[in-house]
Amino acid sequence: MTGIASSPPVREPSPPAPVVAAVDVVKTYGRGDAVVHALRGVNIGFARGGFTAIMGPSGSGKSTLMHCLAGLDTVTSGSVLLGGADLTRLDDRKLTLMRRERIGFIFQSFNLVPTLTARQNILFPLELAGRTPEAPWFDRIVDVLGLRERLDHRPSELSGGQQQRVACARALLSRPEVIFADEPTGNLDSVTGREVLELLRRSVRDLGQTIVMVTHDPVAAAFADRVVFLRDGLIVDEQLRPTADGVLDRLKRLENA
Ligand SMILES: Nc1ncnc2c1ncn2[C@@H]1O[C@H](COP(=O)(O)OP(=O)(O)OP(=O)(O)O)[C@@H](O)[C@H]1O
Repeated sequence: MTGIASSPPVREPSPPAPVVAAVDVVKTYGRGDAVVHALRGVNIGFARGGFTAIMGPSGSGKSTLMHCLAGLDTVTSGSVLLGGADLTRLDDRKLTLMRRERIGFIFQSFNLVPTLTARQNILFPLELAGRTPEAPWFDRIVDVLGLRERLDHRPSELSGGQQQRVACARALLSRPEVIFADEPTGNLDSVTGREVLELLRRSVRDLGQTIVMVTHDPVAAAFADRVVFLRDGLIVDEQLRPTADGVLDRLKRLENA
């Protein structure tokens, strides 16, 4: 006996379970000579309250990955986990409910209903799901996104940036587990695009929202806290606290590899 007691092993706190995760996701289109291996075994998790950008050269699999994560496309093999469920094992009805209630979407083309006002567009999906919007939450989102003065306007009476803000409010209102944003600033000029990205950032910081965004734009990606890089259907790198220059540099090397 030396008299020196060995200290108990220090347990590292385990990282929180991701809100959404892809596990060994493979996606193959076509067959025979026309086969395309869009995703070749992707493993990735997205932590709650994180803002992640997905980047990569054209054809690297960004949209395919996002569609598989959002249950908009089927996987060839592997699993997509969202809030404890495996999306790849749900029937169509359950998948539709899952998308409606637990996932928010923001598209490049806004996808607003032209005949409805901004307020009606924001409320529409929740009402479709038979849920009553919480008035304080609605007010908070409208104020965070600066839409108070525009609620009674139709999309044609709004600028592109305002339309995208309405789409952001619509996505945030149901408090989804995750929002998938597909080139959300692709149709906006750079100043307006920046405003929308600031709002997405703020919804992560102030509202605790989890966001996964596909973008081609290194400046947009630099608003995220993490950028993951895809090439040929595989995740090949990631950057934390990205800068636009760092992302551009990594992207150039991927494109020339
Ligand atoms: N429905 C489909 N049928 C056949 N091939 C497809 C289909 N959708 C995508 N692909 C192929 O899968 C690969 C990945 O496509 P994907 O659209 O995911 O790439 P991406 O990185 O989003 O590209 P981009 O930056 O050009 O939008 C590409 O080779 C593409 O041609």
